[in-house]
Amino acid sequence: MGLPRCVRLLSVTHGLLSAPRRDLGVHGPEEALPVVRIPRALQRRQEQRQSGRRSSPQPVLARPGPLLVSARRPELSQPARLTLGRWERAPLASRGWKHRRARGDHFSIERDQPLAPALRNRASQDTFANLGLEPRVLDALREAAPEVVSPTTVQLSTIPPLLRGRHVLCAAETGSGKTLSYLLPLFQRLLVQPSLHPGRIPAPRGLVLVPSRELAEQVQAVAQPLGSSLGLQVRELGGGHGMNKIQLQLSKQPPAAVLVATPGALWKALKGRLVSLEQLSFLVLDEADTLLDESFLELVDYILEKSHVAESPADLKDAFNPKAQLVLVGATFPEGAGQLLSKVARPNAVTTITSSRLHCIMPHVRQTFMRLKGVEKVTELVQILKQHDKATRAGPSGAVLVFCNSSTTVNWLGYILDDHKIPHLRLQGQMPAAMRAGIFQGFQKGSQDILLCTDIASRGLDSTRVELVVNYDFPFTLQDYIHRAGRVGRVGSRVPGTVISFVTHPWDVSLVQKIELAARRRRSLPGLESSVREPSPQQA
Ligand SMILES: Nc1ncnc2c1ncn2[C@@H]1O[C@H](COP(=O)(O)OP(=O)(O)OP(=O)(O)O)[C@@H](O)[C@H]1O
Repeated sequence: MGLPRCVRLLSVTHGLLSAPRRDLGVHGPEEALPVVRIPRALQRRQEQRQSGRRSSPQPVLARPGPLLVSARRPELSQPARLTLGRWERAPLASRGWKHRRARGDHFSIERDQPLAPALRNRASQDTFANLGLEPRVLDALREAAPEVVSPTTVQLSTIPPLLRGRHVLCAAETGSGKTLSYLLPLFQRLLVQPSLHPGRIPAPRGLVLVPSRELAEQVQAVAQPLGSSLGLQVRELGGGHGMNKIQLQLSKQPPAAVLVATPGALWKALKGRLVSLEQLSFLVLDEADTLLDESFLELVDYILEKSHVAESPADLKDAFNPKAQLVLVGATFPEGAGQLLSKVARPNAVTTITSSRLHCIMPHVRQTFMRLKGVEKVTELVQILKQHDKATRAGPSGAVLVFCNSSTTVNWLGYILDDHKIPHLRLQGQMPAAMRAGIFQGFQKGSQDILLCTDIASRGLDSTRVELVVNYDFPFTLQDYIHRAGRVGRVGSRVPGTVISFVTHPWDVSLVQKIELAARRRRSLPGLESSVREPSPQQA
């Protein structure tokens, strides 16, 4: 018989369809049972009604397998094999988090790949020697950093144009090896450029400008061993010191061939005629977005004015009238960075390098977001730190960075950790310069396993032994989130990294929702995606 079973079932139950229905155009021997096709959904609803169950939407359970987003409510998890379309909307795990009833909820962006993006897609022929570096520089690198064997993707794309004398704007994710990307070409340039007769005041030939004295200490620590193998002195000039200390630092013998300085200290030294930039051949602005920020812009403008930046690579060839090659480096870039560069150099002399993962959520670091009440944060933190301490006793594990939004919170939280007998270091901007000196370097070397800090430790500081970042206070901006999270999962990291963020305020939730959506779409964070242009072919 050609009749669907459903029709007959319904006909029997209700007697509605049992009469011959000539109007339906059904004839012949089956006239008593007309063919009526009932949509399956209608049929299911009818069956549910009969069995007395209420119809309710079924949760869409994620199929087993690796997840990209794992939520407390499994129906909000997203499998790793799925990527949300650019304009597609999805129910976010953090949706509704502005409501206080969401407290206690949590979700994680899972580790999607084991390796840092800067270590992927490299070919066996990608070696430092093939990039055009001189044997002397290669030997110095081998001696100073034996663990650095083959270049990262950012080093592969930055070193060749710098060796060709081009100005470079390099925007690449945190921990991708940007420091060596500019230091190796800097040393090579100083080796090939003959040094002029020393003048009355110190005149470094290489200058690396950084926004904090911790970063100055760090870059100096990387550059110094390279420089000493090449017979080039590297000195650091950090802020927070008076003129006497600056003078003492600059008058040390032998004079600095390369100076690593903060803008404030260098500005004072220039104003006091303690240093000259007349002989500068290579100028780097590391963490350029911070240096171009309003708080530094006036100082940086003054330093650029004194630096004689070359207009084009041809200008660099005059050995007796040195001009500076310019490099801007950063992991986040505001719009207008390119404009600043074009104020001092011709746009066609600039190569822009951006990594494909710029401004994206790091795919190799697990990032957990916990919606908490403000008063629950301390208990949660203490628990996390005690668990970490237990894990450390059980076997080798890494260090922890805890970020707060203010110096006051760092101090206050420090007293609470003291009460719980949790040993730690503190680093915040209101500490006197003498007290601040060496804290981060000590932490890097393993003097303590926990560092409570403000954002002064979030930019540029290399923290390869850190395995956990806790955002005790959620950062105010997405840029700050990128930099804080970037303290783990670095190229040289010994341990896989995790980030845990406490989310308490409605404005925190707005940022978390943007982060979650970007992760589900595997795209860059909103508002940051267009800030640096992709290099155009004629620039390369
Ligand atoms: N080619 C390489 N091979 C192995 N390790 C490397 C290589 N290049 C750099 N590293 C290591 O990677 C770590 C991160 O490098 P670096 O501090 O230069 O990153 P970055 O991109 O400047 O980060 P940030 O944006 O946070 O400033 C360092 O410990 C460095 O020694």
